[in-house]
Amino acid sequence: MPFTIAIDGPAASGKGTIARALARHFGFAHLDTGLLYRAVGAMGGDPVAAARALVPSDLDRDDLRSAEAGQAASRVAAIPEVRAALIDFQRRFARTEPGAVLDGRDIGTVICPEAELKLYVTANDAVRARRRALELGDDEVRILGELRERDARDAARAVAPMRPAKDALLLDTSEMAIDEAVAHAIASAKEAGA
Ligand SMILES: Nc1ncnc2c1ncn2[C@@H]1O[C@H](COP(=O)(O)OP(=O)(O)O)[C@@H](O)[C@H]1O
Ligand SMILES: Nc1ccn([C@@H]2O[C@H](COP(=O)(O)OP(=O)(O)O)[C@@H](O)[C@H]2O)c(=O)n1
Repeated sequence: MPFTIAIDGPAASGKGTIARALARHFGFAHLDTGLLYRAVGAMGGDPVAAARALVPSDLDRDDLRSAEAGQAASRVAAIPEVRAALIDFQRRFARTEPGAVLDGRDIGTVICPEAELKLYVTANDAVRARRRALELGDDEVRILGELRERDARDAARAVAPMRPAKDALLLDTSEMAIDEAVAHAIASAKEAGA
């Protein structure tokens, strides 16, 4: 049986950074599930048809990391048929041997409720905006507004809203350097049997 790690949390909280480091440390596969929604949003046209036709190479587009792509992702992510079309791919990925790390919004609650480890990664709004603004070379105030709008939409939607699974471990990285946050996550994974 593969070891599955589910990582959820709001925008720019550090999910991807932690997920990549965990995958590297344990030799697991990693899937940034946000890229699925970003790719669907970027395709334009009918999002349900785009989600049904999505192929892995669509995730390689180089325009998926922008704030605009994030907004488009969060709009298509509220459509139940879009989410349904992406479930099988994610669940299949989660069964990769010897293990898989998936990060997103609904991994611990909907995609992999049986995951061996569930982490819910947070950081305060100002810290998240600063980190993402640095990453994108964008304006911090504009990014703060964008993150808040997206978080509100992601938390309020009817299907698979962003929220911690009941048995998720909370990791607040507001005051942590990357190394420290990663060390906490590795320790939690070892405790869970990775
Ligand atoms: N603990 C941390 N301290 C400082 N910067 C961080 C930390 N965690 C992540 N970052 C940086 O913040 C940005 C957003 O992190 P990322 O892992 O992409 O977040 P998410 O996947 O939750 O959107 C990246 O530029 C990353 O290098
Ligand atoms: N499992 C997931 C992953 C992302 N998403 C949506 O996709 C958007 C982009 O996700 P992301 O993880 O790439 O965003 P960041 O946290 O990296 O900013 C989110 O705002 C959600 O609306 C989702 O609904 N479910």
